[in-house]
Amino acid sequence: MSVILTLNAGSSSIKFGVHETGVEPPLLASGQVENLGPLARLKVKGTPAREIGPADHAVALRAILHALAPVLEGRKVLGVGHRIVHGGKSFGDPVRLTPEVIDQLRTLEPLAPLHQPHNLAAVDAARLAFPEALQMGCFDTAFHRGHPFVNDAFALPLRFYEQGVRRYGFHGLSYDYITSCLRRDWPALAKGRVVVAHLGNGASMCAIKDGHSVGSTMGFSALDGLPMGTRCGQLDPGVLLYLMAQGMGAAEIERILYHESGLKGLSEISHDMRTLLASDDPRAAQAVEYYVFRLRREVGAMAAVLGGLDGVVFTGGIGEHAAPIRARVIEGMEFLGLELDAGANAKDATRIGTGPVEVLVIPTDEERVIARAVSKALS
Ligand SMILES: Nc1ncnc2c1ncn2[C@@H]1O[C@H](COP(=O)(O)OP(=O)(O)O)[C@@H](O)[C@H]1O
Ligand SMILES: CC(=O)OP(=O)(O)O
Ligand SMILES: [Mg+2]
Repeated sequence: MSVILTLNAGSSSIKFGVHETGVEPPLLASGQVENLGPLARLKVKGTPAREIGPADHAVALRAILHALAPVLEGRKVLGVGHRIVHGGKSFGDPVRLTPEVIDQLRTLEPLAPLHQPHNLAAVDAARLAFPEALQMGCFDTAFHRGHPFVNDAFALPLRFYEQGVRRYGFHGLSYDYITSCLRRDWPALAKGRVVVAHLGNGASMCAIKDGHSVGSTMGFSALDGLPMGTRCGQLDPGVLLYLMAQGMGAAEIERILYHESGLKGLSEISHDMRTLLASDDPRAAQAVEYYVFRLRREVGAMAAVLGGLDGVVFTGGIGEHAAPIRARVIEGMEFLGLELDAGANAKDATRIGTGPVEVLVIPTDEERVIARAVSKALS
């Protein structure tokens, strides 16, 4: 039997799937290595999670290929689909990853240092492991390509826009998946005005109107907008000037903004929402309060971009599992038509709102969007 392998290298995890080929490719195996760092865990769906010790993206990928060996035994991998975080100006639809395309994508590494190098390392590893397979790249920026100029530009001299200094927006595979779920299960809502909050280790919010992105909190890089596990989110550019005037170089500033900020930076405890919610340290509480405050602010902004609201969808690790965060985002938002069903929320139910505006929790599945694209390319 022939199969498709999907690889989704995020900032804190590598998620994977083995799919059959077909229009809606059935899933044979899936899982992730999560918590990349000193205490990484391998979870293969249907088996208990296992600590694999210190693991970066490369170690995690080897562990995944090893764990998948029994599943792939006697099956031919026809295609490997990769999440590629940055497609820049030139890439939108899924593309075949030829050496020329890979070279072009490498030039975007400085724009997404937490992702792009790992995405492309996975491509290299997959080409070695499955030399005959079709390698396809699916872009996190694609879903936002059609968003309007006002959400695409910065108010810098226009020549920078021409050079590609734009608000690309990310988490597009996730927004694509959520949009496909809405079309299938909530067709009226799918035609309406929806804010999707993708809250994982990285986090963004997208304003979606009739299935299309019209606004996103993330911009040129995956730093802007909401605060994240270790990333700062929206920042006054004057802060960067101040750091530079203090003598800091680009590499040091990059380390602070990508690795030492966000929940981790504010709490000085952890990037992980689970740890912060379980902590009684006031710094943890303060970091969570900041996180919630910024989320609420952006829900308001996205509702304004949409000219009203028909639904809010929570997804990503925090969006799917952190009931207290969802509650604190929705509480007191009756003025927007949002009311929480506390019981349903505590159970991570799909439908957690009781007000006129639908509030949903939908687990995302970026791998499925990738598998669909590879399957389509193969047929
Ligand atoms: N049960 C939970 N409660 C609160 N937060 C959680 C829970 N499970 C996962 N998370 C959060 O989700 C994050 C991982 O989200 P995920 O979307 O898988 O990450 P990635 O950005 O790497 O794709 C973790 O860092 C943690 O903060
Ligand atoms: C773009 C981005 O931040 O991705 P992730 O949430 O997977 O780190
Ligand atoms: Mg992710």
